[in-house]
Amino acid sequence: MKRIALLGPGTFTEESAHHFLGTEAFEYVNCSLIDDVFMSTVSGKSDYSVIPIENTFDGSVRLHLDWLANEVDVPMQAEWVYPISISLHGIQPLGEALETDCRSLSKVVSHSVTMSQCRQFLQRYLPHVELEQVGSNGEAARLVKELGRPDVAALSPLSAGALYGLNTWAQDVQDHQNNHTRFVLIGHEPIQLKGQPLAIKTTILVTLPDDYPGALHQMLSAFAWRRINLSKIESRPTKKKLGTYYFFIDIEASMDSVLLPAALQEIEAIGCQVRILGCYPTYSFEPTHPEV
Ligand SMILES: O=C(O)C(=O)C[C@]1(C(=O)O)C=C[C@@H](O)C=C1
Repeated sequence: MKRIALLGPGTFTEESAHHFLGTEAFEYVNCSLIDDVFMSTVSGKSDYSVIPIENTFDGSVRLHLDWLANEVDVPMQAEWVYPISISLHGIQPLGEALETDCRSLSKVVSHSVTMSQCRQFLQRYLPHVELEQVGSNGEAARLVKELGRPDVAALSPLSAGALYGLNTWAQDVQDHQNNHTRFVLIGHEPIQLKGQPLAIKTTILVTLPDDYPGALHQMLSAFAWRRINLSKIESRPTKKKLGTYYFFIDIEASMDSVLLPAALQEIEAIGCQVRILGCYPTYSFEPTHPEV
């Protein structure tokens, strides 16, 4: 049975992996820190790792992009997009009303990304509380259960509340309803997910030559004149020298096409360094998709 490392249990990552991969065909390896998720596949403890890389409102999870660029050399094998619905969980049942009960809280625990997705909610109901960041939302719910304090609550998925027997005080507390996170599955072998992929994408990492004026323009035109669509381009520091960058580029084309390898050859010819991070199917959430 293939092993899949992820942040869990009780996380959005876990919910999304169960949706797209199911619970029967794989063994899940729970980690409480994202570093351990990455290292699990690097060290061979797992066959795949699930990495959240982008959120509708927060944009890229830059730390995770940097891991993919600098720390690991494991290709992306699949990508999925999953809706993020955040709930507030406490030890006791909600008493009178959310507003009144929130006044009795002194601390809220959650993942930093989740807190930044609930800014308006926190400002409106919980401006007085201490915010404590932990490695995952599942860990937040576990901590609230372990502490057993009525004045501490967690922002976490519904699944985490159920897992740790917490009471749900409010659902869908994220600032924007159209909240989605994009996850990638990294591993050394291709993998079959449930359902039909929407498309095949390729992600590359490009370093421009520093002695070539207009290199960025020329690189982009290698895709443009072939009418190859780029769905994302993001620069990150190489961390080698101030002012030098990698470009993460998501391309709506497969390496099996004729045009994409030709475009990559063209940009290499002007001195760009190109690393292919993966060529993989992309899946989107279907609410009607049967849950397992
Ligand atoms: O802690 C979790 O529940 C996670 O799955 C991690 C994570 C992230 O790192 O972005 C995943 C999706 C949500 O956007 C918030 C947190």
